[in-house]
Amino acid sequence: MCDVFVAAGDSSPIAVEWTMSELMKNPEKMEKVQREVRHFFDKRGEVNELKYLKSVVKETFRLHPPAALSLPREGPETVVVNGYQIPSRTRVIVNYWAIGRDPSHWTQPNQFIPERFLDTCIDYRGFDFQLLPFGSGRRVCPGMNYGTAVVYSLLANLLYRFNWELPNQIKPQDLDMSENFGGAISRKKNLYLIPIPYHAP
Ligand code: HEM
Repeated sequence: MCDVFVAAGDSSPIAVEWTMSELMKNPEKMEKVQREVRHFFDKRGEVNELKYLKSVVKETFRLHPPAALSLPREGPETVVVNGYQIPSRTRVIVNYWAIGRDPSHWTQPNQFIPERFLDTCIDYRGFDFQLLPFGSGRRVCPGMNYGTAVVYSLLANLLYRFNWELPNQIKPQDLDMSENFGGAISRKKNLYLIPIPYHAP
């Protein structure tokens, strides 16, 4: 049980904070996702229909996987992967952060472009190896469904109920996106935003 609490940590809030950061940095994407969220909730749509919001979340997981590295794995047999021989019992740690920014899989890998997910079925559930924020295989994150439900419901509420502004006349392009180094990759500096309540017309 203790392992579950440690692993659950604050991954979902970290993902929400990165998503809001990327949206503040890209006001046109913020406008687009808020238009979608408000349209669906005002018309009492299904959360499943929030296609752009889902792409925004995938793109955030690609650029900012809250857990950058896999848990260590050890193979029982010697294997060759991409020409590299990995002897049996070697401990292997996979860098999910680097995979998400690998230019051989992603065009403009360091740019926040949620649209790249609109016309593909690439997902983060562990079957598409270029996007592994929850890992893959036997040790895939067991909290994935709960974690993503928290991320979606927090974001949908924040985006529906408020418009957001940066304090102290900070310009979107100047928003600091430095990362903390550690088990969970959070923002180095907290994100401070001014909420402005939205009232449905
Ligand atoms: C956005 C939220 C979350 C992210 C991005 C995330 C990500 C990850 C990653 C990358 C791993 C390592 C998988 C691997 O080594 O391949 C992991 C493992 C794990 N996660 Fe999560 N996680 C999240 C939320 C949660 C939640 C909410 C729980 C529990 C309620 C949880 C419980 C666990 C546990 C127990 C493991 C260890 C699994 C094992 O060793 O077999 N996670 N998670």
